[in-house]
Amino acid sequence: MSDAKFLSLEKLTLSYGKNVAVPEMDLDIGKGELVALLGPSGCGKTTTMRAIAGLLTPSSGSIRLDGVDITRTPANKRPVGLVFQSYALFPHLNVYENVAFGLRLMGVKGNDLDTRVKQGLKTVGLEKFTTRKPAELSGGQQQRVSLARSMVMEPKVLLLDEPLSNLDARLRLEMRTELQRVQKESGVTMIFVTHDQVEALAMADRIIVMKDGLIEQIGTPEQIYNHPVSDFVADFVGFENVFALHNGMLKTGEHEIDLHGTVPAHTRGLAWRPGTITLGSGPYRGKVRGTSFAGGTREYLLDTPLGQIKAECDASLPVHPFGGEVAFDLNVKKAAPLARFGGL
Ligand SMILES: Nc1ncnc2c1ncn2[C@@H]1O[C@H](COP(=O)(O)OP(=O)(O)OP(=O)(O)O)[C@@H](O)[C@H]1O
Repeated sequence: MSDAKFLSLEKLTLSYGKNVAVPEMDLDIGKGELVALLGPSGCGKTTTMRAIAGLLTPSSGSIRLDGVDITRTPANKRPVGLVFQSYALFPHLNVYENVAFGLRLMGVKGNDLDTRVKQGLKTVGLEKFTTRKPAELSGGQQQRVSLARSMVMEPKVLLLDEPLSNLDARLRLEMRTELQRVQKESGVTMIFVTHDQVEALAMADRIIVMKDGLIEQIGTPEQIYNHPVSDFVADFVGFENVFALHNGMLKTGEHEIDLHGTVPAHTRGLAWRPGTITLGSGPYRGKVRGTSFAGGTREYLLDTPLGQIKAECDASLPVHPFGGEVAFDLNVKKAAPLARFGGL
């Protein structure tokens, strides 16, 4: 077993009755990686996590962890931790007892128990809160208790289901950094589920983008952000202007225009972020149908022969007035070439 295949899913098929939610998934996760499972609602993220945790029996395929086949190992015998979205803390137990709970079940006691619980609480920065009940903690602190409770069990893999979704915006930012710190310091392999691309890009070493039960793309945040392989991923990571390319024509629905410039062979589509569209010069014409000031930049919505286009330029540049015509360019060199489009 190499470290790159620390957790390995092979041809894993996951079904609910006759409905296949995840068909034949192949996936390798390295030791010590922080991985995000990213995708829209219903794409199979939770189903995949449940299978790794042992809460769902695969219809076929296998799961190996640290060289051991755990496909049929019961959930409570797997060295896999699970942190729920809802934290699932015991309300009547204080912080210390919540963290000690699983260890006590395993028969850990005395000094050993005390040392491990205190170490767990220290890891998440909650040493001073041992006697508080969950209701006396903020959402972020409850999340930390939940994390400590899983970490003290020393799992080989820790799964986190939408770990930040119940937190307000400020706490979410704080917990992003905190989760990363705990993961890097402990070296525990972690997989977290999210439908928030910003969260995945900010935290993960590697992102797995899922769509309809299939892996659409795997890559580092930089690869996913800069080099999406398909229109689906490009849309998901905020390209906003995503067009099919067919016989040298850019297309959206009924609309099409000539593309100026050459693209790599087998390009099925092109995607531009709003900031990479040139406004004020270029071979194309559009009509300004919306403009909004966004601090350092100004955003434009244009009606064009290619449908609606979103552009963004420096706010210090002269404003293109609402209703007026404006020239624009779609610079091929600034576009992301898409190898797949519309599922093809
Ligand atoms: N208990 C179930 N019984 C039947 N079908 C289910 C069940 N749970 C999930 N599904 C179906 O399996 C597919 C994948 O669902 P899953 O919950 O894994 O998606 P998800 O990506 O985690 O979505 P979300 O972000 O909304 O949690 C969906 O089509 C869903 O309807």
